[in-house]
Amino acid sequence: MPTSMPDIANHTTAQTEGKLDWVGMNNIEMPMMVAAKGQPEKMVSAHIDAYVNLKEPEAKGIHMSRLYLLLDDLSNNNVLNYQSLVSLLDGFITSHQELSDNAKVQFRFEYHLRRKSLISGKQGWKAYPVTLTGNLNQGKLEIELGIEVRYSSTCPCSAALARQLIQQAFLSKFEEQTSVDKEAIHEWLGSSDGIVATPHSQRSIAEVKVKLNSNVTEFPITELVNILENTLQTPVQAAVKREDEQEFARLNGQNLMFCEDAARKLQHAMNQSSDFDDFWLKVNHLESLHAHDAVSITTKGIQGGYQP
Ligand SMILES: Nc1nc2c(ncn2[C@@H]2O[C@H](COP(=O)(O)OP(=O)(O)OP(=O)(O)O)[C@@H](O)[C@H]2O)c(=O)[nH]1
Repeated sequence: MPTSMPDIANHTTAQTEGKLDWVGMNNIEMPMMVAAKGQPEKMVSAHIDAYVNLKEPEAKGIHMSRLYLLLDDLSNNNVLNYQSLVSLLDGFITSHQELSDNAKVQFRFEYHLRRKSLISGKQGWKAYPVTLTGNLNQGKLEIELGIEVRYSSTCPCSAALARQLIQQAFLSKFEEQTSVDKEAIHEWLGSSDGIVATPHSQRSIAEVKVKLNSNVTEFPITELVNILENTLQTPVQAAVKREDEQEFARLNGQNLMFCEDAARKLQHAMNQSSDFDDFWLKVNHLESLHAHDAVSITTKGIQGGYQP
């Protein structure tokens, strides 16, 4: 006589009663086909966190396999887009009817985009760390897109100090001369004796999270990357020929920035976009002058919105 298997989650009650804000699984690894605005569908390797709340204080536990199987179905039979993310959250709650009324899920993955070179017309791949997070709390839906963009930041203070040294070198080199010998100056400027000092610059990271507003129907990953990179002006490059590298040097010279400058430029740009109800951003300059980083954090600053 086959005996039925014990079902702890269904047939026993909590050792200690209590409601729980979130119960679920972290770092589930699954391939996902991601559909984003203006891009072909792309397969990514995602790490996923999936949760529901446990609103019944005496219930023993949630049914984790149900959350997992809903994710597995999305992975095998659907693409991850705005609508399927919303449906997944609904499914989490429906599969825990009597236990839960809130659900959240986060997908973390590297998203590859083709990016053009500055001058040469070449193209190359760049990988962007992306997070897609869905929250369904008491029927209120929030979809968040997070992205990291890497760029070069050149210190304005260091640039001013370097210019002063170049001026001093110029005076000591040409102090005897009464007339301007343009050829000699041109040659001197092209030598390492001319540019005797260079400002410090470093690879930097802009980490941005946005709340998508309700009229957004597709994940605006490329749009957000373009806003951030066009605002910063000095994103790290993919394919680089010498003409690209020279243009990159000009852009760095013309876009000197403290971490405060980078944060304010991004803050201004994010406030111009109608796709985002709220934003949180952090710029991190991995200083080549110091062993520590220069950091600035800011938000849109709306009531009940992201906290810095
Ligand atoms: N809720 C909960 N389940 C856990 C935990 N650790 C392991 N599990 C296991 O998660 C497994 C899946 O639970 P369920 O989804 O309820 O599995 P099931 O009873 O076969 O599926 P249903 O028939 O849909 O309820 C069970 O074998 C649990 O023992 C935990 O910390 N909490």
